[in-house]
Amino acid sequence: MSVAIITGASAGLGKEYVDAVVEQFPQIHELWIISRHENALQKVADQYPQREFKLIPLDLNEDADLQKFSDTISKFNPDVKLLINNAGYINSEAFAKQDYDKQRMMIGVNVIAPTLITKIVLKYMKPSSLIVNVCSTSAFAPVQGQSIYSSTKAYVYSLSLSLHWELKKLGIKLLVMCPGNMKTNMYQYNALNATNKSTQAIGYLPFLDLHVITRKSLSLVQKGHIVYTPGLFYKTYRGVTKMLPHTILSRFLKG
Ligand SMILES: NC(=O)C1=CN([C@@H]2O[C@H](COP(=O)(O)OP(=O)(O)OC[C@H]3O[C@@H](n4cnc5c(N)ncnc54)[C@H](OP(=O)(O)O)[C@@H]3O)[C@@H](O)[C@H]2O)C=CC1
Ligand SMILES: CC(=O)[C@H](N)C(=O)O
Repeated sequence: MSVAIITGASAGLGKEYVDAVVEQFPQIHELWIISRHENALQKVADQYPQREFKLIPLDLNEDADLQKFSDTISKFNPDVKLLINNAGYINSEAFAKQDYDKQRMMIGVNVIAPTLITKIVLKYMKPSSLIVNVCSTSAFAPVQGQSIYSSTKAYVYSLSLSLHWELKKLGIKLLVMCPGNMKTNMYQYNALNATNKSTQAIGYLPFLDLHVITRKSLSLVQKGHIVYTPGLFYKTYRGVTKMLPHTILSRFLKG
């Protein structure tokens, strides 16, 4: 049985990835969709009565739930054609004021979960299997006010680049997708509810089209690309962060 696994599939970019996979991978038998809320996953699955789904309610911040996922995959022994590590969490408060739980959640959901999910899933992949890691433009240079979030995404970026080459030897293709602003729940909770001016200012940066960037990333991963930064503005930003020393940039970048 061939499957695609999408984390954070109940909302935002992940929900759009479900739509893109349904459209572009008709040969995949089952979509395994993950988030904390089974009801929300059911609503997503109900939109595609023509396709098979497995709903996997998990809290990716919990070690016990990662173990549960490992047990589930070993029970079904699927042929995993595609893994999309998309789930993510942000809190943009100053480090010193931030709750411990929110800090732990960013590290758990953005770093530990995609690392261990990839490790667990690899055993069920074959040559030509695909992985998309959803990262962020916040990975390109340290951002004050997003100290932990931008560090977690820098980890995802770095891990993805080295894994791209390690996995290539096994015939597996990995792309790291680095979006900027997207109008999802993450943006609504983070920027729209922000009281500090720098987080509010993020709202003036260009917004990406989820439909376009999900399709494009799935096409690029199949072609063996390594990084996808959607949009001219964010591509330019990536270029700037490569040219200027991060000791200087980090003094000015605020989120
Ligand atoms: N929005 C933006 O501007 C940007 C977002 N990104 C990245 O894009 C990705 C998708 O984010 P986006 O769609 O915007 O965010 P949303 O907040 O809209 O969606 C996040 C998804 O992750 C799931 N999720 C969150 N925490 C957990 C958890 N502990 N366990 C399991 N699932 C969890 C949520 O499901 P549920 O709540 O049901 O558990 C939801 O499906 C993230 O990796 C994010 O960092 C990158 C750049 C910009
Ligand atoms: C900084 C943000 O608000 C965003 N979630 C991102 O990852 O760029």
